[in-house]
Amino acid sequence: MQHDPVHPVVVAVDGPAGSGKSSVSKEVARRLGWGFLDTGAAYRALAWHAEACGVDTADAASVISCLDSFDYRIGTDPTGYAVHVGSTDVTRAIREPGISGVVSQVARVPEVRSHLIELFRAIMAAERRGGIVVEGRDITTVVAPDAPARILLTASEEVRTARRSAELVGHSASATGQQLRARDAADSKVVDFMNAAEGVVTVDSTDLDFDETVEAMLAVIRDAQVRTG
Ligand SMILES: Nc1ncnc2c1ncn2[C@@H]1O[C@H](COP(=O)(O)OP(=O)(O)O)[C@@H](O)[C@H]1O
Ligand SMILES: Nc1ccn([C@@H]2O[C@H](COP(=O)(O)OP(=O)(O)O)[C@@H](O)[C@H]2O)c(=O)n1
Repeated sequence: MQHDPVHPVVVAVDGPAGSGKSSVSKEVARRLGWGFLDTGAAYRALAWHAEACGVDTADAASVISCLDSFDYRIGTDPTGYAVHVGSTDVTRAIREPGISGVVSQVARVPEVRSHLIELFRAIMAAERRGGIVVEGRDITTVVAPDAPARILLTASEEVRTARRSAELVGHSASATGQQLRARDAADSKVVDFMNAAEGVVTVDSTDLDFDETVEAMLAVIRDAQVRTG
């Protein structure tokens, strides 16, 4: 798994909402000096764009009609990246519960998935650091099934809800939990991110603190480095 200046090492990370994919992957990338790609941000930004265009996110044809005008940009610097749609910085807006509540409708459309997967692969190929940690729902299985290190990051539903609730000040814990369960249920119909595919290593963070989870992920990457040289 040596650094090839043309092909960065890819670490693929999948898992359900609130399992720690984004925060843990970002820290792992930071420690390795690698890039980081949050793929969920693109689905969220497309949901934001569709709403900004006045489109009904429940209507697949209308969502598809927004793809041409979806001018999406995201950085891969784990120490600070912004998400833009056109000239608008949507980094914060896409985390709002209003977007979380409709993003699965956008993500279930096959044309949306193939469009965004192409975009992710282009971002991965353009990475100039030694590697890139890519996280989402279908990275280990669809986006980068050949990645040398593939990880399913899980945690119990209770712990995931508590983590997400702690972030969303001013929103009730029960509403947050309900939304998280509904989104996982909707997303699970499109891709399986609850069960590890063959060759994918599960890291269960239920009883691990943040640093222990980072260490567990780094251990999987080191093992993969030993295996692949
Ligand atoms: N192992 C852990 N222990 C405690 N808190 C964690 C752990 N992993 C992640 N977190 C926290 O949980 C919250 C949700 O994590 P996040 O990375 O957004 O999850 P995801 O991207 O899977 O939805 C964040 O506030 C993060 O700091
Ligand atoms: N690779 C991916 C990443 C996200 N998604 C969709 O995008 C949504 C938001 O993803 P996210 O990673 O930001 O969600 P959290 O787990 O961080 O809450 C998910 O609920 C899925 O509907 C997807 O379908 N495939």
